[in-house]
Amino acid sequence: MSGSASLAESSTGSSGALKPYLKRKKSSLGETKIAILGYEGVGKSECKYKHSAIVDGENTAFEILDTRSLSGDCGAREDVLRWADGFMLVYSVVCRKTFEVLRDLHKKIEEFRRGTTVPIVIVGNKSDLAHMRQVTQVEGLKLAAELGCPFVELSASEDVTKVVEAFHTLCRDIIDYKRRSRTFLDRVFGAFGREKPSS
Ligand SMILES: Nc1nc2c(ncn2[C@@H]2O[C@H](COP(=O)(O)OP(=O)(O)OP(=O)(O)O)[C@@H](O)[C@H]2O)c(=O)[nH]1
Repeated sequence: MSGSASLAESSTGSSGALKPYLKRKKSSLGETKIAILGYEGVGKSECKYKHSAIVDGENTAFEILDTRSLSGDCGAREDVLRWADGFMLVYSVVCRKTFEVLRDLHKKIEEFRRGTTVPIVIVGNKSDLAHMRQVTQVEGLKLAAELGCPFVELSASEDVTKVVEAFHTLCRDIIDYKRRSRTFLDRVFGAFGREKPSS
């Protein structure tokens, strides 16, 4: 995936040890790092979306990592969980298993990032395959409500607008979260800067 220097391919050094393929880079308010997670074949690579956009008055550069699910890990490897500002959890409405793994996936993210709020959106993909549907829209809505996440059902191959909408929803939550964290830090550290020296 192209993008900023914070992403680099996995490589093996002279020692033979595997180097991490993501380098940590603190993102600014106007930069949003999103990882797409989900079981094999749910259509994550169809959800790739990369550009700059004004989201709620904020010029935002998206950096999107389309993970590859390996051995059922849904792409949720430690470096990915550490790197992202927010997550898009994708399942396929025509495969119940891909839906059922989401609760554990959500738990894994929460446990890894404990102590911090992690913006997450849940996406039910392949809604165009109505005749093969195994997961109803109501089930998707219920799970999202239970986990406290926004929910979108869409067809990545037929409705790009909805894919954009899903990214913007997540991006909005990430920006809100960053603003709140910044306000808190400003209050803590700003107070020291404003203190007058005692005479
Ligand atoms: N009908 C339909 N097919 C889709 C849709 N989105 C993706 N697909 C198809 O689903 C298949 C799997 O999509 P991928 O994007 O490769 O899935 P993935 O989640 O990246 O899979 P891994 O890389 O193995 O983790 C491909 O054949 C896509 O064309 C959709 O909205 N509707």
